[in-house]
Amino acid sequence: LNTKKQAPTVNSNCCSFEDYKLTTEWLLNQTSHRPKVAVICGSGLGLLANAVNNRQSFRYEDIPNFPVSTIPGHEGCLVFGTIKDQCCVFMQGRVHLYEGYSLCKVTFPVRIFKLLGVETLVVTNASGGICQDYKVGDIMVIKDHINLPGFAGQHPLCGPNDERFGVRFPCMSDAYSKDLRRLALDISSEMGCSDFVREGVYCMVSGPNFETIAEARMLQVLGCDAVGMSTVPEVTVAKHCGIRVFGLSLITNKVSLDYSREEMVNHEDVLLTGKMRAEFLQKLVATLIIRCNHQEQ
Ligand SMILES: O=P(O)(O)O[C@@H]1C[C@H](O)[C@@H](CO)O1
Ligand SMILES: Nc1nc2[nH]cnc2c(=O)[nH]1
Repeated sequence: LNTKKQAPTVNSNCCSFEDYKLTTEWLLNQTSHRPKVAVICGSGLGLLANAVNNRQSFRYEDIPNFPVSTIPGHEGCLVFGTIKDQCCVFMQGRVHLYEGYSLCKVTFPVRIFKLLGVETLVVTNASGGICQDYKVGDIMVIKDHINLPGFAGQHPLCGPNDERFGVRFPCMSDAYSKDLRRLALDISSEMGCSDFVREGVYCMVSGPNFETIAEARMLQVLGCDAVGMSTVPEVTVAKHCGIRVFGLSLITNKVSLDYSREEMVNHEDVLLTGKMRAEFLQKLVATLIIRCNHQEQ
């Protein structure tokens, strides 16, 4: 009798180790850059990649197996380059669950970064402010997150676990590097910008609709400071495979918690706020990359 337990087929990962290897080898053959830091640029934040020199750029659709962005504000280019002497790679745009991608595809680039030798991942996003103190244009250093889709089984690590990447039951209590959070707050203070840089909890919802008022109130009760539609799957997969993580949320709108409020959120305004803070964010991320020490985990 065969007593070996069968791996379930539902929810299993859609990308094989060979897929990750093929994409990594393709990139290693196309570029001599060997990045230690990767940055994922959120909605309207692709300008962050303008900080790099010795730039080499690939469109997502030209990279084998790479998921292609389908929404405005996500250019869909993978940009390699250097900032001072740090070699880095920027994703100008990401893909989301609500675009119809599996979470395996959403997080595919993170495992490519791992195989390329990346040690630190910087994630950025546009989000709505739930915390009543937050203003449009504030920047939230992500201290922790709530994986709401994960609670309902929409989790990038569901399915057979590939031990080559990480353990079956990864610890998430220290998902966001304390050292990098402190460094970011120090840099912001040196830049004289502490008044609009905060620390808080990011919550992922699947989207694509923005929250109802009742949903927003529920998120507030749960302890969320900002809400968005991304980031958490990427962070989870990065932490699983031992990549150090730092995250920034740009507060692009205040989430309505009150039925008498008249303002309506839309994606165009989200992108406009990104432009407004682009210069500061670019400087913050570039300085963090220059000053982060890759030996710490
Ligand atoms: O990729 P991010 O999380 O920055 O994108 C946010 C969430 C939605 O995709 C979009 C809504 O405007 O911006
Ligand atoms: N879910 C969600 N995502 C966002 N991205 C930018 N603003 C928002 C928001 O208010 N809610």
